[in-house]
Amino acid sequence: MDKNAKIYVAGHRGLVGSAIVRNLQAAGYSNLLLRTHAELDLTNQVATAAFFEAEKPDYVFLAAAKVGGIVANNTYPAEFIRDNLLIQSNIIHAAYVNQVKRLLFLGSSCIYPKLAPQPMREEHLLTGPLEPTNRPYALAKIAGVEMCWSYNRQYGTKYLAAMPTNLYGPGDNYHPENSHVIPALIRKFHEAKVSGASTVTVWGTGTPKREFLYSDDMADACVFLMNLPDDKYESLLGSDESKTGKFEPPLINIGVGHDVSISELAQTVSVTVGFTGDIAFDTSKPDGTPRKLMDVSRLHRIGWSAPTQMTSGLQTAYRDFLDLTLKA
Ligand SMILES: NC(=O)C1=CN([C@@H]2O[C@H](COP(=O)(O)OP(=O)(O)OC[C@H]3O[C@@H](n4cnc5c(N)ncnc54)[C@H](OP(=O)(O)O)[C@@H]3O)[C@@H](O)[C@H]2O)C=CC1
Ligand SMILES: C[C@H]1O[C@H](OP(=O)(O)OP(=O)(O)OC[C@H]2O[C@@H](n3cnc4c(=O)[nH]c(N)nc43)[C@H](O)[C@@H]2O)[C@@H](O)[C@@H](O)C1=O
Repeated sequence: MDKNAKIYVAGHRGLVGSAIVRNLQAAGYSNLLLRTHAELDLTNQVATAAFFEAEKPDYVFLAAAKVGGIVANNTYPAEFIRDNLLIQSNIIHAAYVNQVKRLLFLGSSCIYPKLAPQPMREEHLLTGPLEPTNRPYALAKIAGVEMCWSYNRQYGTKYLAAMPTNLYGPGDNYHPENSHVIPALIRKFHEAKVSGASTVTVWGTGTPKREFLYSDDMADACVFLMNLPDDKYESLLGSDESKTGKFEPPLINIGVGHDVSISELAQTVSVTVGFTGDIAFDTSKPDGTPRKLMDVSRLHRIGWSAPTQMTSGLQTAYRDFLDLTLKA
């Protein structure tokens, strides 16, 4: 991307979108196209088409989505499938109509089957049943991958779908019920420390394993992918199965390549926060997928790996939570 290229970051106030904006600005990109949800509702096809027609971005990072943790996905399934199908379809089509050079669509590791072999490789897509707690969201994301693939095949677009593992970092959603596990635990352990509570209750059995990537690393991977030279970038864009006989969607996993149990994670967050009491488990809450470890060899082969250690990422995330709490 030229430093003066027009770059649209959809969802720029979210966890990932805000990190992408930080990364681009630090690298000297100044022509960023940004719209809040209130300024442009991406579920509105007419408004999204008009925005692309007027602005003609060169590059698109598609980081706008309806996002939430296991309970939010399970509680609002209609919103998770509807909003995500609409947002991604509107942007992907408008990007084609307005000749966007490259588009990076963000999916999620939950697109892979609930019991996929571990670590999960890109070719494990569509090889088995999905985890029921997030199937509506996962199916929307799978439709997004298929849409990128179909547009590449039929129209010659250059759309790539990046599948991040579970993310955390500054600007996360710390809602007690609707958030993901790391921001939820930061909040729970902090509140217990401040109130002097003796126990923090963690959802589920503590046995599921998850892989966590720091949001600024995720942003760095996204900008790295968008800036790949043509030959490397195009090698990731998938092939036409009817011609090659191979199942090669335009897909790349983004993760760290190792995981921890939720019980281990809870211990680490309690140490980060400085909570010294007990940890209990509420087994009436869902565990979700038993394990979701990404195979990141494709990403490593093209030259990117995650730099941030979880202990330092968690410290920064906790400082971010404290800043937000002080401002509130
Ligand atoms: N967080 C995670 O652990 C993971 C995230 N991902 C993926 O990464 C991407 C970014 O996620 P993340 O940054 O965490 O999500 P956030 O919820 O933090 O941010 C999403 C952004 O999208 C915007 N948005 C949502 N709906 C609309 C709409 N209808 N019109 C315009 N803007 C809208 C939100 O604005 P507003 O808040 O104002 O509605 C917000 O800025 C998503 O595709 C997600 O699926 C994948 C794996 C893990
Ligand atoms: C990114 C990913 O995020 C979701 O899937 P998930 O990986 O299950 O994410 P989660 O962060 O919500 O939970 C991870 C694990 O942690 C346990 N857990 C313990 N205590 C809390 C807790 O207090 N809050 C939460 N949310 N989880 C907790 C929880 O029971 C589960 O076993 C989907 O939206 C999916 O669509 C998706 O893409």
